[in-house]
Amino acid sequence: MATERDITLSQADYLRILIHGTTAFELLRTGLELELFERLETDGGLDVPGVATALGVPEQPARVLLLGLAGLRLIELREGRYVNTELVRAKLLRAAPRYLGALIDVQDRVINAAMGELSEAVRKGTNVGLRHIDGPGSTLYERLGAHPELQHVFYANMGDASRKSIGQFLDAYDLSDARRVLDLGGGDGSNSIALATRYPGLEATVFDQGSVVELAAQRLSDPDLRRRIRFHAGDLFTGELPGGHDIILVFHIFEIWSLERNVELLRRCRAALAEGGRCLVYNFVSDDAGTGPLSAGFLSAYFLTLASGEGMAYSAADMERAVLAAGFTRAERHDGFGFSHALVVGHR
Ligand SMILES: C[S@@+](CC[C@H](N)C(=O)[O-])C[C@H]1O[C@@H](n2cnc3c(N)ncnc32)[C@H](O)[C@@H]1O
Repeated sequence: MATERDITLSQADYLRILIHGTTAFELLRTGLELELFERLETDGGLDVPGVATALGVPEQPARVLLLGLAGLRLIELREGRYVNTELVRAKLLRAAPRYLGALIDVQDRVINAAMGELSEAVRKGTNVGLRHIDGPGSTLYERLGAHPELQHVFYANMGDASRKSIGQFLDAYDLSDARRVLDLGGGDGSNSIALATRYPGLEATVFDQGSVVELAAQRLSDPDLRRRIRFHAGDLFTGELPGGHDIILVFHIFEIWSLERNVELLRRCRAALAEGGRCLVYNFVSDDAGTGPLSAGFLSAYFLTLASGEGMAYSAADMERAVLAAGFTRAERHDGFGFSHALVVGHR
């Protein structure tokens, strides 16, 4: 059902946004890069000459930019001055509660060039888009190790998404009896930090590639968290998974790999857990029918074309089947999360 916050488009305009998607994205990104939205907010709205002066650009291109952004319904004209819409105030101002700058940055700097290779990736069934980022390895994660600046851009967005998803996880799933958590492919440590902060008795080990655990370790300044969060550099498939943990987190990892490789990884998790241990698989999902949501469709194309060439946003039903195929005695499915997430818990 449409709400006041929904934007209604004609089919023709919907198609225009699809076809001119690159232009739409660049209008938005340019608005951010030139700090147009920030200036409109602090100045309480501006006319064309005012925007040109504030941004230090000629009047004609300022007019072009304003026209494009108004067409996209990001700004609107009120009493002769352009002002931000509610959508911009909620998501595109730096001080906004859910500022999307990190997502727009990673799309721009890491993802978009590679996505031009989607058709070839579909034909070949592999991540041909990775040729846009040079370096060793066959996944984006390995290649980013050779590009510290891009790696930083990637984890700024990943951490942002994970801080949102871990919040709703902690509200829904009780881990008060957990003692030692292994955070597989733990990235910048956002999930372990949130868990250790919520549960003062909990210890966590962030397991990831060497360059990533270094980055994660640098984020820890609190002495108590530094004592309770450890780091382990290793490979998910060839390295030994450290034992002695009662919980293993597989957070935003299942999307990366084929279902076969996921079963292999989950078998390794099962072997590393003691009797009674739990493996928590939590990530972006598609619906069981394979019809959406939109975010799952976009993410899946990214995993195919760039990230790994073999994963996608699977359904929660796929996750359940993989957990059981890996030998866990019971798979407990939790739906109803926001942000297109689901959780499947494998009980050892
Ligand atoms: C999508 S990120 C998820 C990060 C974190 N779990 C989160 O939810 O924010 C995937 C992580 O898996 C790590 N990774 C990918 N392949 C790996 C491998 N073969 N061995 C170790 N870590 C790997 C990457 O370095 C990256 O940090």
